[in-house]
Amino acid sequence: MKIAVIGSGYVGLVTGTCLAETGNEVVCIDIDKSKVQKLSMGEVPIYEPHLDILFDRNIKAGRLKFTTSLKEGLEHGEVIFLALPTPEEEDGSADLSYVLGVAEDIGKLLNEYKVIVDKSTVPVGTAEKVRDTIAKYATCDFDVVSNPEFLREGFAVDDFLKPERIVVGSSSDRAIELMKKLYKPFVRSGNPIIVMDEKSAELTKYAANSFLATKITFMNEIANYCEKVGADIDKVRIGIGTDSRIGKRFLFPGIGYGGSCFPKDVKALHKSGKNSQYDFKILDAVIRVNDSQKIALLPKINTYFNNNLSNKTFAIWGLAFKPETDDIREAPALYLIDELLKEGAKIKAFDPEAMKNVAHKYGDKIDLVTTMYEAVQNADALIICTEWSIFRTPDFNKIKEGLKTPLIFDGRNLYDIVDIEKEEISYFSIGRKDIKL
Ligand SMILES: NC(=O)C1=CN([C@@H]2O[C@H](COP(=O)(O)OP(=O)(O)OC[C@H]3O[C@@H](n4cnc5c(N)ncnc54)[C@H](O)[C@@H]3O)[C@@H](O)[C@H]2O)C=CC1
Ligand SMILES: O=C(O)[C@H]1O[C@H](OP(=O)(O)OP(=O)(O)OC[C@H]2O[C@@H](n3ccc(=O)[nH]c3=O)[C@H](O)[C@@H]2O)[C@H](O)[C@@H](O)[C@@H]1O
Repeated sequence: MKIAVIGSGYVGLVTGTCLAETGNEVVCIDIDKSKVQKLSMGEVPIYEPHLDILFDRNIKAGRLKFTTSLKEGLEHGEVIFLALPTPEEEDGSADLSYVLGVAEDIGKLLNEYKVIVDKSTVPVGTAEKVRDTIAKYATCDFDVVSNPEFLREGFAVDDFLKPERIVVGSSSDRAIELMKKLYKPFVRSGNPIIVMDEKSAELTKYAANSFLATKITFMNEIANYCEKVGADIDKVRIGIGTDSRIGKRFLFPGIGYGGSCFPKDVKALHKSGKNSQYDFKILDAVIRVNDSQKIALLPKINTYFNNNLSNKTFAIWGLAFKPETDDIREAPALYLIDELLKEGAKIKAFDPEAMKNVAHKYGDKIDLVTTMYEAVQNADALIICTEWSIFRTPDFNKIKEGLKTPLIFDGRNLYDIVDIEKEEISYFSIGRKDIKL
């Protein structure tokens, strides 16, 4: 099939590449000239495991092309994906200007039947708005489909190639058939393509992200309570996760959820509720709890240093919002760094992939170092913010040799309490007992 993907970011590039992998001819369109230039030269501009292999293969096979011209992309594709940003507005709602702006441009160019597929995360009713916007200008028949994306950064290729489900929201049989044909290679294992109306598809995406964010937040509250009463969140987590109705996944407490989607999507659903005179009390609580959780280590750090952080140096391991990505959008590490800087502390930070993005944000306000052990040299404490694998089994002797005193604040509970007790390090984590030397 001939496919066009508008927006070549995390979702658009993965979508385009994976659709090319199953033999489709794909043209990806992006407004960012330098991005298109890089992509056309065979360079993947984001860190996403395994994407480069598929990307190279499909470029070489001539199935994956890039352009800044919407007209060229539209003429090529019979199915047109929208993978455009839907960032947070100041009042929490989703900014639809990218999606509706492109819809208007599409309308002006459309002169034969196409299926416009919305992969961006958008509030209920957006498919209708996209349809109306295109219809104002279009001189031919077309269909609009809501096809939310559930991939995770860091596992994006695997999630796209082997999705647990594909949701297709449409009221057009013609469009549904086309979508089923396109996605058939991805559901060979028997996972379903779930067809529903557009509004339900749009809400499915927000409900999924908000449910997961709520699950994490609930565990963070239980972890905070564990600290008050001397229980151990690791044990509670295993205790409840073995109940198949609860499940083992997404029960890991820490310094809050971040990323480009959970924070904005929870807020957008909350705001959409308000617009329809519905008060999502649970989401209101999730937003507030997560805001404070992002800096949950700060009181522990302040207590240890008697509220005097000025001129203390902290080594930070992990800047990305989670491992296996270079994405720092809404990363809890950055919230904590901002607070530490406000209190006069110095920061030496290391992340395996995200340092380039962080350098743009902080300039010379923090030191970015090239190895995890360089970060701890002469630091007053080590703070762990992201659970990269490389931090899981460190050389504790090197950490102790580097730090002024053996002291770790762990925002991701990387080490077993029993193991770390043997290391003679003061250790403070989330929802577990403190180890004080
Ligand atoms: N990042 C993720 O893991 C996931 C994101 N989503 C949703 O997918 C959507 C896209 O997200 P990302 O890919 O992360 O965003 P992104 O910011 O990485 O990529 C968006 C791309 O669109 C381009 N763009 C902006 N305006 C354009 C225009 N007028 N014409 C052509 N290109 C244009 C930008 O230059 C950028 O390359 C959002 O709604 C997001 O909520 C959904 C599932 C997963
Ligand atoms: O809409 C999106 O963009 C995507 O958002 C999330 O994917 P992603 O943001 O890439 O990352 P997750 O693995 O879900 O983690 C999100 C945040 O929750 C945190 N988290 C996750 C799991 C957990 O047990 N505890 C926890 O604190 C992570 O550290 C991270 O900050 C969803 O998992 C995807 O299904 C969805 O498509």
